[in-house]
Amino acid sequence: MTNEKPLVLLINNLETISHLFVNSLKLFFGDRIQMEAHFGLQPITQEQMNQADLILLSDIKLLDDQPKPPAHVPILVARRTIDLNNLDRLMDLKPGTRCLFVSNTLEMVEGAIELLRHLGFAHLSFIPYVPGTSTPLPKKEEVDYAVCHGLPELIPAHFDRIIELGHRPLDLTTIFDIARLLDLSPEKANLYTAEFISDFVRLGRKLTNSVRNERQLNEKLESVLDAVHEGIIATDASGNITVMNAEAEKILKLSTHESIGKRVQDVLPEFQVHMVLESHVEAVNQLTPFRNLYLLVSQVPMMLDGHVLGLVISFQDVTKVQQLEQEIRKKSTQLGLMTKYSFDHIIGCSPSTQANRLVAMKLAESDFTILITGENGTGKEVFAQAIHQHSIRRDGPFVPVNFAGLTESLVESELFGYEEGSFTGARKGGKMGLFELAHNGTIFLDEIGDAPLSIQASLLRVLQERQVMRVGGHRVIPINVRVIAATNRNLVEMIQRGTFREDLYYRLNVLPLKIPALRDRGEDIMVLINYFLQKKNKVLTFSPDVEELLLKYSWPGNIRELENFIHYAVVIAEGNRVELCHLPEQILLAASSATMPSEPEDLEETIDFLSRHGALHEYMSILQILASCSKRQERIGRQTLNALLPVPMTDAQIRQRLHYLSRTGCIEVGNKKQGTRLSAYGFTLLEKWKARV
Ligand SMILES: Nc1ncnc2c1ncn2[C@@H]1O[C@H](COP(=O)(O)OP(=O)(O)OP(=O)(O)O)[C@@H](O)[C@H]1O
Repeated sequence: MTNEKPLVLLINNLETISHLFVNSLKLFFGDRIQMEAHFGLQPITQEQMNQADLILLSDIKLLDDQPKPPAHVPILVARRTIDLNNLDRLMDLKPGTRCLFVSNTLEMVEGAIELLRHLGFAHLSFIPYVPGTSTPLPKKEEVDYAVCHGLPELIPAHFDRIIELGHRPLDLTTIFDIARLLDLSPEKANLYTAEFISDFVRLGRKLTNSVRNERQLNEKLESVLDAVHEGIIATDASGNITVMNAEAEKILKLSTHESIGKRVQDVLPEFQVHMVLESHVEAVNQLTPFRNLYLLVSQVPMMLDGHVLGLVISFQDVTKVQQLEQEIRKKSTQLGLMTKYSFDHIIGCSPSTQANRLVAMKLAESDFTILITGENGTGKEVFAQAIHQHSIRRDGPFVPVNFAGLTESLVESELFGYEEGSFTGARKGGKMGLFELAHNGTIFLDEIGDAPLSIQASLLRVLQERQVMRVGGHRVIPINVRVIAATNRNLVEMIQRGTFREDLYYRLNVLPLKIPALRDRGEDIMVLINYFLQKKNKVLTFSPDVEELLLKYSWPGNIRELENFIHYAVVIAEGNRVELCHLPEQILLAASSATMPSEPEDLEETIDFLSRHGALHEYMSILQILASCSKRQERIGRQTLNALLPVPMTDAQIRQRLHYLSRTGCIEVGNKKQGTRLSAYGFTLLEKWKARV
């Protein structure tokens, strides 16, 4: 080098750009370099070329008409970025807005358009225009705005709507290249970086307001967006604060004005920055108590050629998140997101129950999807909970979803959540879906056979991609959940009828678990009866004929029905002894084969009979309502029944339907006070009909 201070020769075609470069370099290198700026048509001598330690130019063509620089002098073509502060006017433009982009060379125009597209403005329609070249000039009405980076004088006078983006400053990578080529320790680089960060932050803040619905934000701008929600502090190598954004000011309740220039160690001792400054190793997402807040702090050293230039500290206030998490935990217990059952609660000594318990324990150790099949009340959910309890996810949530209880319109938003404003009535702040709620835990998809086809498609996607998108949202949310599905339907038959997706079935049926009906595991009946009695702290004995009947009965409601029977027996039995006369009607009825038609002809006959005496679906709606009441061991009157029907009937109609249901043995109609209830035969008929549709 010819001089103590390296000399940078700047060659530009415009004075304004030349100033911009000089200012950037001054900011970065202070007075440790000398600069000689040439612009426009000013001639450069060979001697000036020879004295330079570095030549920086905005366009390599500018050297064409100049003396040749010596071979040892590095030549750098400046990479330029966009002045982020001027971008907001472009952000307000609607997709498809026609923008005439004007500059003095085609390269400049094309480079700028490419950068803008890259920055997420691909939705605007740019028309390049360079006066005096072959680029055609469109008519005024074909253009909405004329856009330029400086040089507004190049825009033809009749275009009156102009967006001036300002000159493009030097890109940070160019600054770093200069530092490297001149072997300078870049002590003010952090200041430049800080300036840049604060511009980014400012831009990001604008973005949050104007580009909310733009999907085309590229990664860079997304990270800007993220930055906006964070507090950012940058320091120099000794920890002096050089920048602090508004969010930081807000979170820390410190004024930027008073903090700039002070040592971050003194202002924020809680952050313990000396560790990162000394070790040069970043510290990410540290939960840091700060006064009465919890902050999630990341500290990243800015390095150049092994030197630390400073530190960027970003942080978020997660006090609310912490509280929220606690609240969710609290609520999860109330909502039943915690499991009640473990394998110890699975009672039964039949070979099938014992085998299933062992199989399920094995399944619990894997993380694959499980499909549990079995009739109503056989204990599918009990098994699902026990599996969750026994798995590595036991400390995570267990989220049950019952598809039978969800209307089609609700299913999607319940499962996947929604963003604020995505539909009328959408809650402020949006809502988390059940899949998100089950993150790191297990989701139990109960009665999966009742899921509408449209939802089956969405479920399949979630199972394949392990991510969800909220209704009305643009973000994909990765989820880590184990899926356990259950059904009492015959899914294979449903596939054949086209009501269940085959691909979803194979996704779910990875590990199948079949729970037999209670009637097929007679050994469990008395064991379960004793268990339920014990739970109620009661002792009952059963006469031999009662015991025989209980073993003979078909228990269409399975263990749930058995449990209900025990509640009933405890109330009804005189003393501790249960005799035949204490048994509920449906059990007694089932005992008499005369009143209990045999499968399957009679069921078909009954269905046929009913369909000749009215609409079959009306009969089935009645049976369905009675079935849900009988699960709760309730009887129901005509009026209540009518109120629960999807389409109300006249009293005469309902009377008639009940009459035929009673004649075929599907229901038992008691006196006024006793109301109506479903018989075991009715249960079977309903199941059969359900499996058909
Ligand atoms: N093996 C078992 N030991 C003890 N209790 C059981 C067992 N299986 C089921 N139960 C009890 O039976 C009732 C019904 O069980 P669960 O809800 O798991 O059945 P399900 O098959 O999921 O029913 P549905 O298909 O109607 O949702 C529960 O109250 C549960 O306590």
